[in-house]
Amino acid sequence: MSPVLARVMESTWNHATEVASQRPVLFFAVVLGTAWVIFKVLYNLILYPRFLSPLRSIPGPPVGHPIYGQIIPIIKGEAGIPQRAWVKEHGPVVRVVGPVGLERLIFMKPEANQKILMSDWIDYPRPKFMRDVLATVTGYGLLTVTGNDHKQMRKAMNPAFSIPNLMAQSDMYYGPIEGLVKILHKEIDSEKVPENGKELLMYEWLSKVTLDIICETAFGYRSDSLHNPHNELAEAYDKLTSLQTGTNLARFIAIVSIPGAVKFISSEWVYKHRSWLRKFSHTSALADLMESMHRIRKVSAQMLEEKMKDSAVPISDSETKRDIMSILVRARKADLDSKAGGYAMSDEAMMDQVLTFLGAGHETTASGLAWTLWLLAKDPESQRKLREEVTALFAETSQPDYRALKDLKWLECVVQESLRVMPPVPMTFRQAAKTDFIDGVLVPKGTFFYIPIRVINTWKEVWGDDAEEFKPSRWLNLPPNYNAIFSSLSFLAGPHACIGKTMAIVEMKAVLAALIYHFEFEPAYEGQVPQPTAAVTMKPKDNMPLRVRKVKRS
Ligand code: HEM
Repeated sequence: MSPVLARVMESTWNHATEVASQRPVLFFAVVLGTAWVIFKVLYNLILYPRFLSPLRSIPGPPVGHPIYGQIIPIIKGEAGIPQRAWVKEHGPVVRVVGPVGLERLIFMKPEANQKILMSDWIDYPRPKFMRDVLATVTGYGLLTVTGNDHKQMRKAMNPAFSIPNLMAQSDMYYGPIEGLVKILHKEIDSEKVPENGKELLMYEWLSKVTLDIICETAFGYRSDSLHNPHNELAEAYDKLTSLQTGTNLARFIAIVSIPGAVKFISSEWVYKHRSWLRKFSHTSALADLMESMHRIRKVSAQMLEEKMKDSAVPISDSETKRDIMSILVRARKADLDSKAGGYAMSDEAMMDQVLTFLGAGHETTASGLAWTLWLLAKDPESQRKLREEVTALFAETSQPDYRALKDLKWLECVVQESLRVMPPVPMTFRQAAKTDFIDGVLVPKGTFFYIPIRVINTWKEVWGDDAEEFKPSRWLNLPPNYNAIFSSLSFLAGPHACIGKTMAIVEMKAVLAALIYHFEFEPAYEGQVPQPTAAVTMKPKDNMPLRVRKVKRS
């Protein structure tokens, strides 16, 4: 032992014996407290997950590292792929130990997910850490509220997403879509483009077009990020999506799990002093997040202010604005005016809806489109068939409406199949608020669940041996085990299912139809492989380079 260490130990020992003799109660309290903390840490990290948990006999990967559990393969790997491997190896109920000994369960069978997501949904809410992470980006809107608050909010918002409203909106997509088509034509014309086309980062363009569409349809706001490279909203979202990595997400979950952290990091004081966060590599992403959110909130507040001015327009007036926020603002006014005292959202809640629509409805749709183009680029025959179908439609109209798009059979197969194999939200979480049996397993209150959307969507038990392949034709002849609600969960199911599902599908179809009509897509280079991020949404890490060329028509 080094003499320095020996001296430190001796002095500590002398100090401890002195305190023990002079203040024995304090001494024993400190010893007991320290022993308790050590015991709790050992209990949570080692004893409980390895020897005591009632779930320890459920098959799954090894418990793994005492602190990290199985989180490393999850954050370093492709979204949903480690979970898929565990399900293949261990069966339809899997136990995975995550960081700090926390267990998560995976249930694959429809009956189990029916209980978690639908019949008993109130008892299986989104866990607090997930709501806190989402709340920093979307505020306390539909994505983050739970229980009765959610029921009321959802009831107030459902009419704005009704089919008649969406049908009335589809012409609003075409400003941005035609803008994108023109830009891509120009990009391809702008230089001596080789015979096989030009390499373009398609995700970047799709992110802009979907931002412009959501701004127009949700808020009646012309963001025009397609033509304005320094558009404030587009730049802020660009930054935000580039922060989405598995590692950043894991760090962020660790930060928001500290009590009071969400309030602290949302405060103006921290925003003003954010330069401090840049001094440490582990917190500099937090400073970027704060800056992006500050800009997004600023533009969102402007959009909401405009809407509030419009609220005097009567609801019955068919000439009034058709965007979702206008409908919500008018419905709120009607509730406030009514003597019956209906549910009316607060100003703050209205602001959080703006953030929710932007956060939930932009990047998800952009990723869905980017993966669809990638899958079509790898499957020229499906792409050719789609072009044939949309060309017939474009001979009649250059702006197909809701019904015309719905009637295109192959387009429907392509979109459903792409969302199945590459779901933009590859996974979500739930937590048990009660102890109950699920699929024969007694699940203790507090247990976390992975809802492994991508794994369920590609489960061989349902979809057959080619489940992981992109084959749009399977939607023309669905497998016998197919369950219309639980076999493809890209928009989830139950009361928390995506409110924007129909809107997203129509929008994807409108953008795809126009792009496939005008352009051909191929992988950008030999050996190109998809690079999905392992974060909240499955954005392509490389922004999806594709080779694009004009369709030649005689
Ligand atoms: C392809 C595009 C989209 C996909 C794949 C998608 C997927 C999802 C998923 C999986 C959820 C459930 C999350 C959970 O409970 O953990 C969800 C919820 C939600 N989505 Fe989407 N979404 C898309 C587009 C949109 C659009 C366009 C909007 C709105 C304009 C939107 C608004 C919402 C909202 C508000 C929720 C929360 C619903 C609730 O809890 O009641 N989404 N989405």
